[in-house]
Amino acid sequence: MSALLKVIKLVLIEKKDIVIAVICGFIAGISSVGLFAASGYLISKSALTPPFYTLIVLTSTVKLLGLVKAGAKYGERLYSHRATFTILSNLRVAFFEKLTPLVPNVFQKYRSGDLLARVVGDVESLQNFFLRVFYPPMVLLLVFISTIFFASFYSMEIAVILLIGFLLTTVLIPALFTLRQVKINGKVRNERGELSTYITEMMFGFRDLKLFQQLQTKQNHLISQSEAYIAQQKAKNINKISSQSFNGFITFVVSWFVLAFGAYLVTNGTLEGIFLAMLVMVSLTVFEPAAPMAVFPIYMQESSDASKRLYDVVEDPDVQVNETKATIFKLPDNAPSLHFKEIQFTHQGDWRTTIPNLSLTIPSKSKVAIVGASGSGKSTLLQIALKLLQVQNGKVFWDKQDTASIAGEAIWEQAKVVLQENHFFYGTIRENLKLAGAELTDDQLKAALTNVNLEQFSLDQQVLENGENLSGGEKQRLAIARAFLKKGHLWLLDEPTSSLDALTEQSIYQRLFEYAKEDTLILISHRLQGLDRMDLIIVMDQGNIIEYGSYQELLNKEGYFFQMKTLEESLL
Ligand SMILES: Nc1ncnc2c1ncn2[C@@H]1O[C@H](COP(=O)(O)OP(=O)(O)OP(=O)(O)O)[C@@H](O)[C@H]1O
Repeated sequence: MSALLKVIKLVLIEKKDIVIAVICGFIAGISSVGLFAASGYLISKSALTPPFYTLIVLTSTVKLLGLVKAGAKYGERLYSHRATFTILSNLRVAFFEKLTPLVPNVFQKYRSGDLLARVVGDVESLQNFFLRVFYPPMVLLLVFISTIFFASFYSMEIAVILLIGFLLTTVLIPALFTLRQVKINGKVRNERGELSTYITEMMFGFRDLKLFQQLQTKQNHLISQSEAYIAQQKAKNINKISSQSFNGFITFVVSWFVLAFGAYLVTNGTLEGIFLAMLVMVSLTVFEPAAPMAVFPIYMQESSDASKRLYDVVEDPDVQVNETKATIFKLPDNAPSLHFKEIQFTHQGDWRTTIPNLSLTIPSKSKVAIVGASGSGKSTLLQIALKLLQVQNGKVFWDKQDTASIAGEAIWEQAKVVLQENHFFYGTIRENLKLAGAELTDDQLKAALTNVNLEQFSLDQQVLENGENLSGGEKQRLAIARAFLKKGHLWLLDEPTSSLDALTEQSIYQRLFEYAKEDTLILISHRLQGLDRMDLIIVMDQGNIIEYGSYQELLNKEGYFFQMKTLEESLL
């Protein structure tokens, strides 16, 4: 419920449209009741051959009320739908703003398909919250109170029948059907989440599934998952329609009661006969806005569950980033020094400590290589430097500033990063390179392509989703080109050339080191060839620094690095 309160807070931002929608809804509802009341009265009156002007006044009133009803209904629809779309977009933005700081933690607990189902499906289902839960009861209550008040002038008994009908159709029947719906709703949401998760996983792993000939099995599972979802949706809709139909039936019964009881009151002289048709017509129309109330609790439950699912993710304690409030939003435009002071880090949900206790200083403008066995924590260290991961203990300093007080954006602005996996978007080479800066000119982009031996690429060349039409080496070179173009003076390179041949690798490194002469550079590398140009080499094992020094110092030491180097040479 508390999650729904947060949604209500967001809904209330659109106060103006809400108030106009409620007022228009009330005018439409009450003019509809008035229209039918006047027609009922007109029918009875004309049977008594009244003066001509009475008929003229009555028919004009009926026409006028018809016009008012149509106009007000239009206004209600316009403002309520406008408010709904704005509310939905506010919701999406608010959810995204809360979700983005939780990356990458959130991906360690929630699968992307599930998150997609929440962002799309759950936010979408909240459109019913405003349209069917929030404002219709206000309109209904206003119309009913006014109508019952009006009816009580003619007959208290008929006013009581209308009140009973109101309670039956807005409280009792919806409550009965909701009990069934609660069970179905939970299942629909779960099936939708499962289906969406399954589809995304299949999309990502399509090629591997095909190669391992598991596509058919997965497809069969997907179809049965989809059928389960459809079956739950069907059950949900049948329950909804049954509830609405039953509610409609009850409103009809109430009108019969009004007619029968009204006739009895006329025969015993308590009610003037001329008002009977009017009251029956009133009873037929006043329940019109009550019909949607049959599904009110269903949508209420759905909205409450959807908001809970949304806030469950963004408020999940397991994915929270315990960040101290940043006070620095801009870093000086120079090559920084980095200092890791007794840092400790464990990946979420991992039983092993990734980095038990590490201290390291990387001086400004130095060129540092990190080497070591696979899984020794090299990439983790890089992500900590980028503030993509938060250390559990210890501190990281950017020059003399504790990175805890530096905003992530300020660090990313200064960093030229090439990770092991780099993402490429559907579009052109130009668009993908311009990720490094929207202001970059074609000449600058072409120069960057030349720097990575990709001068044959045209800037207009199409890049498919995930860079599907690029080779592994081309992707790496494009990523390096992006780093060349990016502003900043800290290079963080995580095996940037692992897919390149030795010749291309050396020529790119040559240009890169020339270009980065005045910058700080950290390079993670499995290949040891060419590391003699580095100022410092760090050797890591199981999250610890086991050796460090210059290339020559490490070779002279004849330790771990020396063994790695000897092994590499024997394989060449
Ligand atoms: N997202 C994650 N969740 C849990 N554990 C992780 C995660 N990412 C990495 N690890 C674990 O942390 C340890 C260090 O991983 P890391 O990627 O930093 O190693 P690495 O030295 O860069 O390896 P490689 O040379 O293979 O890239 C590994 O044991 C790995 O299994």
